[in-house]
Amino acid sequence: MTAALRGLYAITDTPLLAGGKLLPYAEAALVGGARLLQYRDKSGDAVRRFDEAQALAELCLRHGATLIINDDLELAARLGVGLHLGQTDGSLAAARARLGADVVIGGTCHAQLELAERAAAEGASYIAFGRFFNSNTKPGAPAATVELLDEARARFAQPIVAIGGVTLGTAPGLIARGASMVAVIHALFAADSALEVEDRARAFAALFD
Ligand SMILES: Cc1ncc(COP(=O)(O)OP(=O)(O)O)c(N)n1
Ligand SMILES: Cc1nc(C(=O)O)sc1CCOP(=O)(O)O
Ligand SMILES: [Mg+2]
Repeated sequence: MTAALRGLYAITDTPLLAGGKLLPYAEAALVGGARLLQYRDKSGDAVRRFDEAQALAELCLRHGATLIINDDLELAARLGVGLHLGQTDGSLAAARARLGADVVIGGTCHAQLELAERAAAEGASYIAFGRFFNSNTKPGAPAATVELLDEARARFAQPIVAIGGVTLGTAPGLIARGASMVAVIHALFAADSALEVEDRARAFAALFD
């Protein structure tokens, strides 16, 4: 079944979710209504990465959501799940050839429509633009303006992901301008409890009703 690419896109962050929070907080985001969950881990610990990604895949299956692996085609291929690639993370076309037609593959396009043209031509399932606001997680990411979304929506059939400093306050403006998904780390997962994550996820998800 093709995944519905609309709604809250939760992205994990290993330092933020250290100390045993990864699985309970990820599950809370799914219970709250996240449709996509990205495993974003910048460590080189292959064993831990496999174990964590496998556990997240089981959670996503249980909650009817789609798991996306950041950066790592081999791990996505081993688990048979989705993949997100940035501009220096390898070829989207090669990933599509390896993972097959039905797997969700996303590409970072920063604030450049030309990058989105290429991502779409290479078979991206969604195109991601950002960062739209100040980001706690990635303050140095290239900046994008919300006006970009108007043009992107007019030009591309692919669902648009908006990322970077997305909060419950900033998300409505992005959705109104055509973002099909909002990708969120800090405003979702920098929370004192799993229950708080669930409440926040529910509030983000309700923005798409
Ligand atoms: C949905 C989504 N959009 C953009 C990114 C950023 O990818 P990238 O530019 O490769 O940066 P890292 O996340 O790898 O640091 C993303 N991960 N997800
Ligand atoms: C991983 C990432 N990529 C970005 C981009 O602009 O491509 S911004 C970003 C961080 C998103 O985290 P937060 O919701 O905490 O700002
Ligand atoms: Mg990357």
